[in-house]
Amino acid sequence: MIVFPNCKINLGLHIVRKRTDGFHDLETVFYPLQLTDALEVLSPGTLQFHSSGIAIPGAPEDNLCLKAWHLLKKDFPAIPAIDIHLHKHIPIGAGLGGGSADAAFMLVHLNQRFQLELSQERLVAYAAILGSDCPFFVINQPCYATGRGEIMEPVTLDLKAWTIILVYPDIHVNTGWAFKQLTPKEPEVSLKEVIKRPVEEWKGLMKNDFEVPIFEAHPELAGIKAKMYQQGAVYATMSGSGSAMVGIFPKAGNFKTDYKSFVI
Ligand SMILES: C[C@@](CO)(OP(=O)(O)O)[C@H](O)COP(=O)(O)OP(=O)(O)OC[C@H]1O[C@@H](n2ccc(N)nc2=O)[C@H](O)[C@@H]1O
Ligand SMILES: Nc1ncnc2c1ncn2[C@@H]1O[C@H](COP(=O)(O)OP(=O)(O)O)[C@@H](O)[C@H]1O
Repeated sequence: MIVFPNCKINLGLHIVRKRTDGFHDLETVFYPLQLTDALEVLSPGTLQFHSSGIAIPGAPEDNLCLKAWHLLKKDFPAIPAIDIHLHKHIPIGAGLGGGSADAAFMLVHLNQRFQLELSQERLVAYAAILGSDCPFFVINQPCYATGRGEIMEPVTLDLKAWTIILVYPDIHVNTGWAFKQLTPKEPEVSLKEVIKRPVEEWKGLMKNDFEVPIFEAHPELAGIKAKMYQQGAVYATMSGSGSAMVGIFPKAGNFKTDYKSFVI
């Protein structure tokens, strides 16, 4: 059985407060995009993990796909060993949540395949153990999110009338470092309201707090954003803690860049 974990972008991102557990409360709107990995699961197998495509940093045993299996195996000992093959296509450490998507798709797949009968709420709770971005991929529809990202309310938002262009300049931003650069602040206007406005109005209303420190460290990202606007984007932003840049263009739009890019 093969599933296709997709990526996400953040439309607006406010870092609201530092918590006592070392994490930060944030508010964001997660939006799923069809740029995917391919995840094949064979069972019964011999618990192994292989990957192809983009090289994944770290040891295979630390891969989030295996961590998801171990997490459920602890509570459901009858789950058999599986062979996992991941074809990695979503850029890594890009603010696109690819690793989190792989982990969440694995949880959802194991739940269905081995009839664990976990509710969506319990899957979200398991996903939150694996990473802050992970719960979103259990829901996988446009969501206004708070807390660490695990408190989600679906929002009505459809960007199919637009062309979305992702640009990945191959700059790896460490998420922990990015959070440390910010002074948390309550937003003046909640994203929950701003996201209801027409896309053409987002430019003046919606921001990603990470852009200030990360653009300072990597000015070429500010350059990509400016170029997106010059070439007709109605809205341009960095996704999450970067470094993928997102441009929302009219349907016939185009963006010329020397960096790796994806048109969705
Ligand atoms: C910034 C966001 C926005 O969607 O996405 P990415 O840019 O990484 O995709 C997420 O909050 C990232 O989620 P994720 O990438 O899963 O982060 P985690 O592995 O949970 O945490 C990595 C590190 O970031 C910091 N961290 C993360 C999330 C959070 N709400 N507060 C934090 O302070 C912590 O220092 C933590 O050790
Ligand atoms: N299946 C996986 N795919 C990508 N990265 C993974 C995976 N499993 C573990 N990781 C680790 O997660 C980190 C990147 O996570 P990813 O979700 O791609 O980035 P981001 O948090 O920026 O969206 C890397 O340090 C990588 O080693």
